[in-house]
Amino acid sequence: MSATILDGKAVLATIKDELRARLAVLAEQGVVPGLGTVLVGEDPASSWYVGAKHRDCAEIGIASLRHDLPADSSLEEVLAVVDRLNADPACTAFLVQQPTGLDEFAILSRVDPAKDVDGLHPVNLGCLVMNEPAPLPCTPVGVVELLRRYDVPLAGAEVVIVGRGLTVGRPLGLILTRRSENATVTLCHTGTRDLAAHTRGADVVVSAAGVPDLITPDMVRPGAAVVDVGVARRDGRIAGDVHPDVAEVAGWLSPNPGGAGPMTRAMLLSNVVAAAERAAGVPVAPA
Ligand SMILES: Nc1nc(=O)c2c([nH]1)NC[C@@H]1CN(c3ccc(C(=O)N[C@@H](CCC(=O)O)C(=O)O)cc3)C=[N+]21
Repeated sequence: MSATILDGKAVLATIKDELRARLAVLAEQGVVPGLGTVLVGEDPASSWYVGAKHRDCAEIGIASLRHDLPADSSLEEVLAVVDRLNADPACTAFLVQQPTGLDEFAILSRVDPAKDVDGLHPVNLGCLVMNEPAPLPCTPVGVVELLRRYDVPLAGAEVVIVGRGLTVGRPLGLILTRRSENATVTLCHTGTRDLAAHTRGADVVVSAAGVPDLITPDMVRPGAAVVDVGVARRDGRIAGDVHPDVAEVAGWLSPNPGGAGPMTRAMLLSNVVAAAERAAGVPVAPA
């Protein structure tokens, strides 16, 4: 038996089609959303991610406002670009690609929360904690959307998350424990005494640790869903957290690449369209 592959690339294509319909409604009102990006330096992976986001936008009719800054830019210079995008009516939503090597909290805090496509502004994260509508962080909400589209049961399920980072593990725990998802979450991390004891009891394992091959077949209950969000690099290629042999044990597997990455981009596009709908007074499709 081999796991059903949770195909993030295919779902990204489907979501692009769904967003095209919403963009057509906005276009009738003369609204063309614009995604802004701020990239500091020339890290090849970061440059690829930003390029991919703009290609996605071009494909479905979202305008691009791209700001590439030199690697030695100061915090003040980055914040000045953030201020310009906050004030620019052509910019519906934007992000500062992380990491920049600069004060992340200062940068995230400076973004207008209404234009925060990453859902990582402290106010938007606070809304998530308080269960108020706000943009949601793209990678965790993308993981949930991927599981939902393949009918992986979440209500009442035991979900083990490996990793407590700001962009994946911590917000994913908050999203999955909302009444609408209703999962039971265990948030594991490098201080967890016996990781395998937790993962073996899980219906769903989401690994976002950045440790290649951390999740081995003996750690997975037969039939469980396993989502690989790890993005370590080995010889320039992505090395996921999930050992390839897990595919023989799991019921569902979100591979890496091809799973959470494309879903992150899908949710980014969805957040841009939702921000434009909110700004234009068009009813926002439910997330
Ligand atoms: N402010 C900010 N927002 C982000 O959303 C953000 C960020 N900073 N910093 C870095 C991470 C990483 N990230 C990815 C996006 C797409 C893929 C993706 O599409 N990957 C493809 C191809 C990967 C490849 O082959 O290189 C895949 O998984 O199939 C991966 C990772 C967004 N991030």
